[in-house]
Amino acid sequence: MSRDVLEKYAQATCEPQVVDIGKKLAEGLGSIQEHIDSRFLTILQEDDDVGGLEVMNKSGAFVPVHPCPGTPFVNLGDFTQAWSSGRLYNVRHTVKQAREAPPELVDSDHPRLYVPFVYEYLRVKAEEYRKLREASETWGCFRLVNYMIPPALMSEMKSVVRSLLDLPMEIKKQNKDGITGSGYQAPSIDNPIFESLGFYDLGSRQALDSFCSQLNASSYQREVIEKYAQAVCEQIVDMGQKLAESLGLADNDYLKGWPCQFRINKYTFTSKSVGSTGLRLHTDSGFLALLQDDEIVGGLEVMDKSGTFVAVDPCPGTLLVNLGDVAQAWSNGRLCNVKHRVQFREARIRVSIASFQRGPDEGAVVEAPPELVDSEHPRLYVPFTYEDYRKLRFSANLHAGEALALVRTSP
Ligand SMILES: O=C(O)CCC(=O)C(=O)O
Ligand SMILES: [Fe+2]
Repeated sequence: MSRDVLEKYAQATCEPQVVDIGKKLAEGLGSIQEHIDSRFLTILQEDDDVGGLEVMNKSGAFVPVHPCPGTPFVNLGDFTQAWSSGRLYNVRHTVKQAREAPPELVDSDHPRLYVPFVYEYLRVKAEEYRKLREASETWGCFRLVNYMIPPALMSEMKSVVRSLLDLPMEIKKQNKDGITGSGYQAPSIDNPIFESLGFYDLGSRQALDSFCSQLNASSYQREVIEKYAQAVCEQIVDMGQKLAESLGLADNDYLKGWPCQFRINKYTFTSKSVGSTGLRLHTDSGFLALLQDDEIVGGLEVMDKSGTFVAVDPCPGTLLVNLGDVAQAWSNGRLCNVKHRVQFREARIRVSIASFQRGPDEGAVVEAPPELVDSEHPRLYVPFTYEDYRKLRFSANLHAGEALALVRTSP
């Protein structure tokens, strides 16, 4: 309908727009202020469930427009009023947060019919985004308390991982992987208490099968690893969408399909090594890492912006998210990478499970989306492929985020 009218009379173009009130609140914009659209007309497909739209009638009172699924809503704007020489009328409207019915309207004959779910929903969502943004800008890491991986699966996976890391050395050595830094890393002269197993990529059925076969995993172990891999991949996609939304990106498919590397770490802390470093200070090179740390043995430390180390103590039932170098470059410097290390605190074995979302695959570049670049936020990093960046970090021996300076745009 809009196209017909526009083509016939106004020869104008359409400008589709999606308004996410939750996001607007997260950006501190509150509800949508009263206004009249400046354009010819707006066709609005309202939220099917969440109301809030109100239009002003001629006597100046706002009247709610309740959701009515399957019926687009048309608002006429300033242009229409001018073009029709005042015959058609522009409508003042607003989007308000739904509120509870005032107490005067609730009594025994008229019990409360609706709970203020809209307001609560928006408030919770806005608060979630605000916290996410604050943590990712200030620390580059945060703990997830509500997530998609069932607690029972997390503990089953921890036991499976412990038994794989306890396998005889000859079997662990069979874990070979195509990419550098993956596959079995045996204890070395430099770091005799650290070893890890792993593979790339976590979302590939074939890669998972070959990891399990290399380690002679039982069918039970295989099943647990498969379920865990699937849940982690879903969680990572969800996390990426939330991070993108917290940055105000309406199209949050940017990070979809970025593959994950999987690694399980074992630190055999002894009384002699207490106080020394188990995993050197580094940033993760990719976008983010989802870490199931040891529920009992601490040691992980993150560095704050002043250069002070802060211990990240175990917090069973939560997952840790660490943002890496790719997150910093992709977000044009809005998200920050976190420097971290593992220190020996006590003579015990520490086991962690890390899933690293790297960057785009197959030669695609890491590049800030256009929405994050403007005259106040000029592009900070030249586009690069994840693989080139990883090699650069390695060849320059820069492991704690310093290599980002080598991909900065010139001032
Ligand atoms: O073991 C941990 O808690 C941290 C592991 C880590 O930072 C890594 O593997 O990159
Ligand atoms: Fe790390």
